[in-house]
Amino acid sequence: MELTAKEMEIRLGKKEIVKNVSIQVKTGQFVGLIGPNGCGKSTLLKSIYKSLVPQRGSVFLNELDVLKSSEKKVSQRLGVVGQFNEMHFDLTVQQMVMLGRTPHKRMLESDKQEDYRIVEDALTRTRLLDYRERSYLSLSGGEKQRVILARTIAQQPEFMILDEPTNHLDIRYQLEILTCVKELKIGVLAALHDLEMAAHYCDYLYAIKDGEVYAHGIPNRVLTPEVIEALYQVKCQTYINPVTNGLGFAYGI
Ligand SMILES: Nc1ncnc2c1ncn2[C@@H]1O[C@H](COP(=O)(O)OP(=O)(O)OP(=O)(O)O)[C@@H](O)[C@H]1O
Repeated sequence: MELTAKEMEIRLGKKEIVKNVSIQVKTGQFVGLIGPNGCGKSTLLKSIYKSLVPQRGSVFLNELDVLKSSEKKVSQRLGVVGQFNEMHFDLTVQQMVMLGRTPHKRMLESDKQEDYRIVEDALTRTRLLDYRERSYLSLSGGEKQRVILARTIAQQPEFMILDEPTNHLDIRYQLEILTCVKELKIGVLAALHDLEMAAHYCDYLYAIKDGEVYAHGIPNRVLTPEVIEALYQVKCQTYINPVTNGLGFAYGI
């Protein structure tokens, strides 16, 4: 499933936060959004997953006009892992992940054997099988993050949007979560802060600065010292990381 967001413009209050941004994610591609705090990544993602109405622009998932379609129709295809996962009522981990099945059900339809199988698979992929009876509210930030990912996997989306999915996670789980998402082999658009991870997991990157696309291309082309210095106002050198054999970054002010 292909995502095409065209000429997106978003104003919040009097401020223009996203300025004429176009993004494309081809079928099966893992595309990253990078850029400094406050550059507009979350705002752009929110407008793509219908949590914010843009002033201008269009979003298509293949032929589905996302901005003009119902929540239910969109959530049958699009899964979202957002930045904040707070809830006001408590459920077990199993119940939380089962919520991922909601878009595929009719009103008040009960859980079927197939739903339990899908939830089991999502819990296995996110290494949460031992947590199924735990209360969601009692979990740590990182554990909650994994439950939200499991819920999104149980939704069986054909496309996934992730807003800093590795927020709260220790390094092992950061790697595991991104590997787990990559293994789904669906189109992904993810805001990422860790540039080594962006270089490793993304097929293509959009670098955002002041609400505009500053650079885009394959990671090796975008993650140059010049672009990183311009984006983050730091000194930067790149090197080959001896552990991963991928791109590494050294920073200073
Ligand atoms: N309701 C609002 N009214 C006015 N400005 C807002 C509102 N919501 C967000 N902003 C501003 O919009 C800008 C972009 O915020 P956004 O959350 O999209 O950035 P981001 O790139 O995702 O940042 P981060 O990396 O810190 O998550 C910020 O300057 C933020 O303060």
